[in-house]
Amino acid sequence: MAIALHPSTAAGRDALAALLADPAGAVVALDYDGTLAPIVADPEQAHPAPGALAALAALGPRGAALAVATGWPTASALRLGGFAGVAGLERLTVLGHYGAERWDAATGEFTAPQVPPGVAAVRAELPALLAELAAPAGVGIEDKGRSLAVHTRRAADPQGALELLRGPLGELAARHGLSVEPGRLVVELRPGGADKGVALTGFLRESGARSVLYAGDDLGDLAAYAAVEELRGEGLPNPLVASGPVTGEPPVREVAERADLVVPGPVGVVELLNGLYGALSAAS
Ligand SMILES: O=P(O)(O)OC[C@H]1O[C@H](O[C@H]2O[C@H](CO)[C@@H](O)[C@H](O)[C@H]2O)[C@H](O)[C@@H](O)[C@@H]1O
Repeated sequence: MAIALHPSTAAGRDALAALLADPAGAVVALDYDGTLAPIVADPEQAHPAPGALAALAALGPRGAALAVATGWPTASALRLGGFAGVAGLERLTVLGHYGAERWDAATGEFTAPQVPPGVAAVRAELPALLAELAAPAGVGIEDKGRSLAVHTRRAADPQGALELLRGPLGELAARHGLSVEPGRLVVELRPGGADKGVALTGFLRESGARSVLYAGDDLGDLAAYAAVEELRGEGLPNPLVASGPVTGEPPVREVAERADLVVPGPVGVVELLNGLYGALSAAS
């Protein structure tokens, strides 16, 4: 068994063994940025790590249903990830916009709720607010359609810029009935109500999952962690994987501490997926 397949917790080891013993009932669910795709300065260049798509596609025919749970709009995740039409990904579901949106490869069906008016109001006010705050050069707005994200990764002092903007962005979101989604050098103002945990739980129940492996790297993944931890209490085995940062940033402590297995970034995730494939192939 590959090194990547050794959870550090007893619960994680048991859960992984249960998953490998029953691949037809397994779900492999992954975050996108920082997990399937390396963190890069330009979000538009966030493509899957080398081998990631092939590793995921190899698991499909082994029985596992697959899900990508991401903060990206579903259309962006499909474009950047290249998931559509890939052999082996016929049972992939993308839970986009933190689960507010959904796309199923099996049917091509896409669902998304209406965008609340607060998003347009934030879109209109955000540039003036950043100007008023003298947001440093490099701070950028990502318009995600049903949310607005403010990125600081390309500022000279990314963390300092984040601290400067966090409070006022929170106030702007609150004024227009939106929630704040913190992330890796990003603050996102988005409609509340959806999170990766709610979306994943619905997907798991509906697909009759008997185990789930979830891998994530950021605060937005904690809802998914919490959801699968709760399902663990109901008897659904689920090894939790943290994709540790390889960009020099500190790890997101809550994610790393709650994981059964920490792997070194997307490259480690690819190794993990290949390890799963190897173990499932050996067992069949
Ligand atoms: O839920 P995820 O799949 O992890 O997506 C969350 C957000 O990720 C993106 O931002 C992050 O990745 C960028 C590209 O590597 C990076 O430049 C940025 O600093 C990170 O915060 C994305 O831009 C957001 O829309 C996603 O919601």
